[in-house]
Amino acid sequence: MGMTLPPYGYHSGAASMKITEVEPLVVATRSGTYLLVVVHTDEGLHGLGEVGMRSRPRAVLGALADFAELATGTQAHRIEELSQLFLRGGFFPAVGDVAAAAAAIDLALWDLRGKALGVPVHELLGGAVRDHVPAYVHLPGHSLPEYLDHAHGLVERGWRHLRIGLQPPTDPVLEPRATLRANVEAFHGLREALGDDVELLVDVHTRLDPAEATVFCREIEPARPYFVEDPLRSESMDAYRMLRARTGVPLAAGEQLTTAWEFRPLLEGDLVDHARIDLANTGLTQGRKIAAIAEAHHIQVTTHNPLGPVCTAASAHFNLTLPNLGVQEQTHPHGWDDDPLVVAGAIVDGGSVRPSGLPGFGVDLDLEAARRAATGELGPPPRYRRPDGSLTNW
Ligand SMILES: O=C(O)[C@@H](O)[C@H](O)[C@H](O)CO
Ligand SMILES: [Mg+2]
Repeated sequence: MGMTLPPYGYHSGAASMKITEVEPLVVATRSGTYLLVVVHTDEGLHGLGEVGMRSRPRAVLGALADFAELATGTQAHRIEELSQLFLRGGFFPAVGDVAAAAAAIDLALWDLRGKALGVPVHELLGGAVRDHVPAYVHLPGHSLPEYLDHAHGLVERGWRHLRIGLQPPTDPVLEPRATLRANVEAFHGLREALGDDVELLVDVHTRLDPAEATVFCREIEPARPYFVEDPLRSESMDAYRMLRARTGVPLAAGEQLTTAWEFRPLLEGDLVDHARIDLANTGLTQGRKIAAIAEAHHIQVTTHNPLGPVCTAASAHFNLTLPNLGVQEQTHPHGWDDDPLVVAGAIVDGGSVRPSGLPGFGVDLDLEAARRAATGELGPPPRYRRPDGSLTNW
């Protein structure tokens, strides 16, 4: 028809760019040790991803090597197709640690896509619906005085969402009655000391049995928790139906799940109020789908992120765009400003997180220094036992 298309500025190189290498990097930063993934391309651009499940690092590294074989030589922009290939290309479904390895590569591909096109990732997701992402911080410690030591300063600096973890007062022995009493008391103590202008959250960390979890939820309900996280183990999500019937506290779960198929019963059953999507376990391709199912159920997405600079930045982009955002977990209230390994990253400040404004996730590492700081080691998890010596959930 003789019509000339306007110059859209589409960088054709972005379409042909091929993946050349998937490099895992266990990096010790000032705030902790993280399992990162660098996806390299034939155009010299690299994308960054992160793995959230680190309990079995060698299983994850093995899965990364398997996926690297599938990814190497393919076009980096075919993100959806690669996601399908990773999760459904092996006959046996990819779940858990294996899916978390796929998630890290998926994140790196979104980062690469943004970098190749010169836009921040949230622009690829439909654009921001908010100016910044509200965040919660985790209070370290085991008792009310320790929590308050940290809480007052954080509230002064603008943090409005504070979380504690359910801790046994007799660490490493977890006696359920004593643990219940101490934590119910600490939760009420926090509410009394901090007043009604802050939101209080608690992570039970699957440490209780259903009957104990019920008592815990009912007894802290008058102190109006923002949510009670992981009150039950995740292997049988149906158990949440029972807990729901017995308590009115908002419930949160999902950090142990990876794909939309795993999240489906939790969301379709309206079993929680907050879906704890961890992008470093789901990837962004699955994460968006999970968030959309949650939206259809009026369930909020409260992203899990006790992780490093990559998951923090990825979460900030995702959360900027979600209509149904709760609040972003931000375990490190200072970000990585003072960390020489992190040359650019999300801005963490006074109860909120913002992406840096650079293309992709807007996060970058001094890769040479990160390789020199690579440890290959992730610390062992803490483990609790009941007084009779039997293992409890950590
Ligand atoms: O919600 C959280 O941040 C915690 O459940 C962590 O994922 C867990 O302690 C492993 O680091
Ligand atoms: Mg948790």
